[in-house]
Amino acid sequence: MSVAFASSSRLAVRTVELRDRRPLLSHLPAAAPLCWLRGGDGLVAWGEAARAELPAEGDPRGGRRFSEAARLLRDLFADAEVDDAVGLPGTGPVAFASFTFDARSNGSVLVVPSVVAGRRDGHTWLTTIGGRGPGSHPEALTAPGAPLRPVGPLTWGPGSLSAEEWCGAVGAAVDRIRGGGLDKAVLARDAFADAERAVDPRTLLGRLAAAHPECYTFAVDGLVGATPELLLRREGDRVESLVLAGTRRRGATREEDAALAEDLLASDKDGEEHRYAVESLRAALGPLATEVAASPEPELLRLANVQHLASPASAELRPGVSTLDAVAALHPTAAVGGTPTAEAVELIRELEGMDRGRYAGPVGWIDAQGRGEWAIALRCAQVSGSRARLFAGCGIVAGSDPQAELAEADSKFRVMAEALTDR
Ligand SMILES: C=C(O[C@@H]1C=C(C(=O)O)C=C[C@H]1O)C(=O)O
Repeated sequence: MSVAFASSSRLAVRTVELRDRRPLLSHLPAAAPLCWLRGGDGLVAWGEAARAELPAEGDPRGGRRFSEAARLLRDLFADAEVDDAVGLPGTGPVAFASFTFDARSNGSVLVVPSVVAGRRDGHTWLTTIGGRGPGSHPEALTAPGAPLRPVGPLTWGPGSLSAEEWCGAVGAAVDRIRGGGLDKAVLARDAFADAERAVDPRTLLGRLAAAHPECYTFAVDGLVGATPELLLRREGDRVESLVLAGTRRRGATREEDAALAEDLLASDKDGEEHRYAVESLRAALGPLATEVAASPEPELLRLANVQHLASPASAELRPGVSTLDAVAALHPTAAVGGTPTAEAVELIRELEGMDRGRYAGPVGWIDAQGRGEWAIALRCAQVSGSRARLFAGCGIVAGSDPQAELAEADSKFRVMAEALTDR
């Protein structure tokens, strides 16, 4: 694989502090927005100073798409002329990327935007990234964006597998697990929504950020979502992660909600599913880090539509380990692949009946110091023109029941289904 940026001229990068207090999303233009937001902080960006598409890999275990991305960015950022008056994570040059779940899929993409607006700890900034000479300027930010468009009426269509076929796939996975071939596999399904005209991704981003402030609301190259699952946050050599696995829906009343939470915390099946995910994180980060710390028992994470078992983890990376090396080592975690990884990925290819694309792959941003945030692209949809393809998956273990997994997938679909619905 040999890939290059579509534009490889030397970058001139300038970051200035802004007094602007408007929500970051209000700056975004409608065309190809890039976004990473949590609770009002984060980055929104647009334009393309450089772009690379990383093709499918021959080796099913994969990893080259991450190392190629790291190489491209190292070269581009090393050569950039940077004037950064702010000096926070995410200032100076940054790239957004979204990688496919499966190494064998095409579509991994790396974008260095031409304008970035960011906010963190009460500081707001604007970065322009471009060739030398006059070009993009802070004025870019003050230009009024086109008004948000509602989505309009939707027609829902079936996914690659019908509900019945998908339940059959879950049953087949359970049989395979009981037969001893593997411990856990995550099976996903898709669904299609067609609007009458092109969907405005900013409309979805605004609704997602408002409804899910504790999640990472993201958009990269048409993949739009709000994911709770932090794969890796890096500052200096310290990395943090949040392992999620084990799910119940939210209850309609306080009592029902508490009963569902109690059931989740007491469930052997969910505890097992969760343990595999924590173990996969430890095993992946172990060789790259001096110490990996994870909470001994999972906590309860309550989101708008679902509640999860959650384990925060942290580690100190060894010298010389790049952020994308760590992302590559972690992906796919048992929360989206399974245990053991290779057998689970093989079973997913065999049973799921679709290409996941960038769903369940790493999505995030990185700056020139290697600081950045990467999440697993869940609770998301691939938006192209007037069509949205939604994804949702569930961890399958020996004790899984297909109907219960179908209901769980439905509650995960709801995040994007609600974002697509005008009220
Ligand atoms: C696969 C998804 O979610 C993952 C699977 C979970 C589970 O099986 O309990 C929980 C959180 C995520 O790690 C998804 O949202 O599509």
